[in-house]
Order: sequence, then structure tokens, then C-alpha cells
Amino acid sequence: MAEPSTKVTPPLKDELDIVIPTIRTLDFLESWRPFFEQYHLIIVQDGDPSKTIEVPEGFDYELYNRNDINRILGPRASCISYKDSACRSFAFLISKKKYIFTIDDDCFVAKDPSGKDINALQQHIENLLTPSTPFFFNTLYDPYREGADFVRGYPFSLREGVPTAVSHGLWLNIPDYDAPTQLVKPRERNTRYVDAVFTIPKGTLYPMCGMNLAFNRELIGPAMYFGLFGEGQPIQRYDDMWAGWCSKVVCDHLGLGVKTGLPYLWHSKASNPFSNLNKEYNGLFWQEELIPFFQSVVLSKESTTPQKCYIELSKLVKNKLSKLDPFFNMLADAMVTWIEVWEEFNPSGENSAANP
Ligand SMILES: O=c1ccn([C@@H]2O[C@H](COP(=O)(O)OP(=O)(O)O[C@H]3O[C@@H](CO)[C@H](O)[C@H]3O)[C@@H](O)[C@H]2O)c(=O)[nH]1
Ligand SMILES: [Mn+2]
Repeated sequence: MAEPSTKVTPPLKDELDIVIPTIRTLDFLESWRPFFEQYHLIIVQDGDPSKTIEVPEGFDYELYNRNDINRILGPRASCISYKDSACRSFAFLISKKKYIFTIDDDCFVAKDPSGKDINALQQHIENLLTPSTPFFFNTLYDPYREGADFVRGYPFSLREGVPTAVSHGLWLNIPDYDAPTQLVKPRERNTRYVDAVFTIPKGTLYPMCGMNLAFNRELIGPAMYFGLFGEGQPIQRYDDMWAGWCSKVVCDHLGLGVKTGLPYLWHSKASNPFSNLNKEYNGLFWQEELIPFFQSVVLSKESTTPQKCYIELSKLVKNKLSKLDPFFNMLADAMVTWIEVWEEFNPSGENSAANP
């Protein structure tokens, strides 16, 4: 008789896809094997499609290169970035699962202060399955964690919280700094492990990093488009930032929560600060215009789904940001194309926020 499996079925095993954009190698997966090998991976191979990317044995995966994206999306593949981590949007689009965890290929398992390996995926799942508190700040941080609760003075009418749409994890070792900061502080390493999970308050934007990120596709998937920031664009490496600003405005409008803090992972590779400066250059001063724009956005009450919010947002981008640079005109169009393909691959009749 077969030995009973000693493996414990991880939570959401059949409801979550792990998305990895890569233009390098997938050797990092060995570090995650105990935590990932029971989940389905969607790997988006960026760069030269004729290159063969080796996937370590034992993982259940789909792998798509640029030829696949072009074949599957046809002319609308134009909305998927080339030569930027934003290519991961393709996996968000075609996944059939309720949850996504996306991780970069230079991220490894970190250890907590006790020396124990951190199961980042498990912590993201906990973050997503427990409510958020965007309307009133709890000073003891996440009240739903073991050993914490709402503090005195916290309104009972708000203690039920709201559904969590996004879980934003952090990084030990190489922090996600922009190029100027990387250049000024080339040897700085993040060694500080803060044992906390926060809800980002309603009305507050944040710099979302795509390195260690999870979200509920049904609640916010349509607004998690990483935009068009790859080769040939006047701005790169703002893909995750763009998705973070758009999705936070939509979450605030729909009454959904965004959490940041635990889990940590170990970020090992600092990308080249000089090429990053070149890629980020326009973003460094455009963001001084973009952030006030997103802070001023008020979506209409008719926008009751993330798709409708995103279309309304794309019109505001076209009307208000095109004067900053014609790039935003094209980005607004790409946002519309994204929703078109999203609707095609995720008809609103099934598993969508339109039908919670
Ligand atoms: O053209 C490309 C470049 C990169 N990738 C893959 O994307 C991720 C992140 O790349 P990298 O580790 O080089 O970038 P970082 O500066 O460390 O990461 C921050 O910048 C964001 C990229 O815009 C990233 O999300 C942030 O964490 C890796 O998996 C690369 O293989 C790519 O697919 N195509
Ligand atoms: Mn990296």
C-alpha cells in the first residue's frame, strides 16, 4: 500500500498561480521548492524567444515567450510590454485562478530573526484571507494577526474590516531603491526585519514593488495591469509603480484593502544603477505630476467593478496626462486594450468582481 503522503496540502493550492517574469534563469526556484512545488507556476519569458529557459524538475508550470504572447493575443499583444518586468501582466490575464503571487527571479527565501525560513507565500495568503482596515488606523497594526486586536477607541462599526485585494511584501538585503538612491548608497543593505502588517489607509498612495506581491484577481485583477513600459518607451521600471497607483485608487473607490509589510524575502541582485537611471529618468520627475493626478482622481458611482473603474481611469489619464507627454495617450489606449483582452479571457459572467 502506498505510504500516506507526509506532505500537508498548502492552502489555496488550486486557487492560486505563481507568476514569474524572467529574462535570466529560474535557478532561484530551488530555494522555494518546499513552498512552491505544489502550486502551479506561470512563467513569462521576456527577451529573445529563441532562448531556452530551463525550468527545474518537479514544478508544474506553463511557460510563455514573446512568440506565444503574439500568437495568443494577436495585434492586442501590443499592450504587453517587451523587455520589462511588466511582461508579467500576460500571466495575470490568462490565469484562471482567484489569486496571484508574483515574484522576481532574483528573490530567495529569507530567514526571520529566529533563523527560520520564511514561507512568504503562506504569509501572503494569510494577508489576503483576512480583512483590511483602510478607514481607521489600528495602532497595534494588523488586528487580525494572532496575538493582536483592535485597540481601545477603535469603532466597533468598523471592526469587520473590508476584503483585502492586495498583499505587498518587503525585501531583506537589496532594497528596492530607485537609481539615484542606488548610486548614492551602493552598499546599503536592508537588515531590518519589522514584524508587522499594515493596511495602507484609504486616500493614501504607495510605491508598489512587483518583486514580492500577491493579489485577488477577482477583486482587483483588471486594475493590476503593469502598463506599457518596456523597450521603445520613454520610461521604464515604473510598471509596478503604475499598477500600484491605479489599483490603490480603484481599491479606495470599491472599498477594498491593501496591506504592506510581512512577508520578507531575500532580494539578491541589484540591477545596474546606471542602466536603471537611463530607464527611470523621465519617471523621476514625471512622478511629481503623476502622484498629484492620482491623488485628485474621483471615480463615479457608476463605476462599480474594477473594469469600469479602470476604463474611467484610462479616460482621465488620456485627458489629463497626455499634455505631460504623448506617451500617456498611448498608455491610456493600452489600458483600454488591456480591459478588452481581460474581458475576453475573463468573461464577466464567471468569477469576477462584477459577480462577487
Ligand atoms: O527586461 C526585463 C528586465 C527584467 N525582467 C524580470 O523582471 C524581474 C525584475 O528585474 P530586476 O530584478 O532586474 O529588477 P529590480 O530593479 O531588482 O526590481 C525592481 O524593478 C522592477 C522591475 O521593473 C521589479 O519588479 C522591482 O522589484 C526579474 O524577474 C527579471 O528577470 C524581465 O522580465 N524583463
Ligand atoms: Mn531584482
